[in-house]
Amino acid sequence: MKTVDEHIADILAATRPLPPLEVGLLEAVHGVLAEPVTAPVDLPPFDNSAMDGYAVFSSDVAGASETSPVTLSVVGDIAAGDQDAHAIRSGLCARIMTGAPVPAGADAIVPVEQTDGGTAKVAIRQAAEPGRYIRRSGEDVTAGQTVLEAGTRLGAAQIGMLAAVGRGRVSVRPRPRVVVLSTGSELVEPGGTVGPGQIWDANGFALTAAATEAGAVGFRQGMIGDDPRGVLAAIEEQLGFADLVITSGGVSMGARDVVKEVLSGLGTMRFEQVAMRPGKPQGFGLLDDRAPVFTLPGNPVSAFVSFQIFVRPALRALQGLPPEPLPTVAARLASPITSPSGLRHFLRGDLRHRDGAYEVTPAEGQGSHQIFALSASNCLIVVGEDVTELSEGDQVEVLRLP
Ligand SMILES: Nc1nc2c(c(=O)[nH]1)N[C@H]1C(S)=C(S)[C@@H](COP(=O)(O)OP(=O)(O)OC[C@H]3O[C@@H](n4cnc5c(N)ncnc54)[C@H](O)[C@@H]3O)O[C@H]1N2
Ligand code: MOO
Ligand SMILES: [Mg+2]
Repeated sequence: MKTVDEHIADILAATRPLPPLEVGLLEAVHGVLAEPVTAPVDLPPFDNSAMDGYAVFSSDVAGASETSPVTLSVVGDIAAGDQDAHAIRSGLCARIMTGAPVPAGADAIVPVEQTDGGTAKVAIRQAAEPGRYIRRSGEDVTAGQTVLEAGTRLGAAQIGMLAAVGRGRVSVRPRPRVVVLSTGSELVEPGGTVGPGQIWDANGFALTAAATEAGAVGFRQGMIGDDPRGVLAAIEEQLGFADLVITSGGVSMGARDVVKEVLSGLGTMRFEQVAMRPGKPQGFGLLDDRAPVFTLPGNPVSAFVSFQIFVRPALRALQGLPPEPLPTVAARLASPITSPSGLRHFLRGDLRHRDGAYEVTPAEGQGSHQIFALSASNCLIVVGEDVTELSEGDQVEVLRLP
């Protein structure tokens, strides 16, 4: 059997980054920047006030206090966005708003709370040292500075950074479009009625949601019966559109496991047993030289775990990012577990922080059909291939689920 790590290595070797696209900023959310971005100007672009108050000569107010205020004449108001150049001289001040340009001559701002708030004349009740409450031009970013490197995933803060340096469009590797197809003649659309032998399609929803959680754009393209021609046509139909295709079901040894039957020998598709539980039967490859196709096992927990272990790294590779495991912590095992020899075991569990350390309780019901136990879990407990027994109190590696 192939190891988990060998399968991941094959997936990464076959997955090429998507070509960059130039898009508007809000289309770039969760994209990965494909170019470095430099600031064309300083940020702040000009010295400006950090407070609503009065722009003063600090030397004029050096002796000001509650008991002996200093009175200054107010020459006028300066608001954020004012385009006129203002200037003051000693003995005068200007009322100024947060974000407004500091007038020439002034070297400090006195907040309005430390004054009587006057409009023609103002009593200043506190001294201000030079530079007080002035946000200096260039103190955040200097013109020419690289503010975002190529390869940065664009979250809200980075999108704000791009806008703040005046960028309207950027080159990104976009969020991959992931198409999810469920196979199985037993499947019924949730909301509909199940007849004898039928079940509702859980995988289509879980895998599409998992793709979205992983930063991709998930498209659930419905259910296909176990009919070889229908399965092949449905997958081929998506190839022009999808950046990555996921199917679930039909990859084991059954007489109706048609996914494996129709895709075997096409493109680089390979169907293998991977030494893991759950998720042993796996199919992966390229049908069109572009979009990776993952044929995941049908049991809902197997499909979900396979996504987290194999599809996630591929989604990162499509955006040109290095693989990164789910956040991993070491935890104390709250109850003993047994594990099959030779398989990497991903048990579902509940991770808690208790008395300054992590503790993990394996879920009741570790069958690969037991989606309830999965839904009540927040992590996967990883048990190595050569470990068969663990006791309460042992340290284990835990992958936190998103
Ligand atoms: N003789 C053997 N049988 C099986 C083996 C084996 O090695 N030898 N492996 C078992 C393992 S492990 C797994 S995992 C499953 C994989 O099954 P398939 O990928 O072939 O999937 P199906 O047969 O289509 O379905 C399996 C199971 O999952 C349910 N299912 C399928 N799709 C969905 C869905 N969208 N939503 C909810 N549930 C779904 C399906 O009804 C079956 O119960 O094979 C074992 N058998
Ligand atoms: O590999 Mo199957 O996923 O154990 O149930
Ligand atoms: Mg089967």
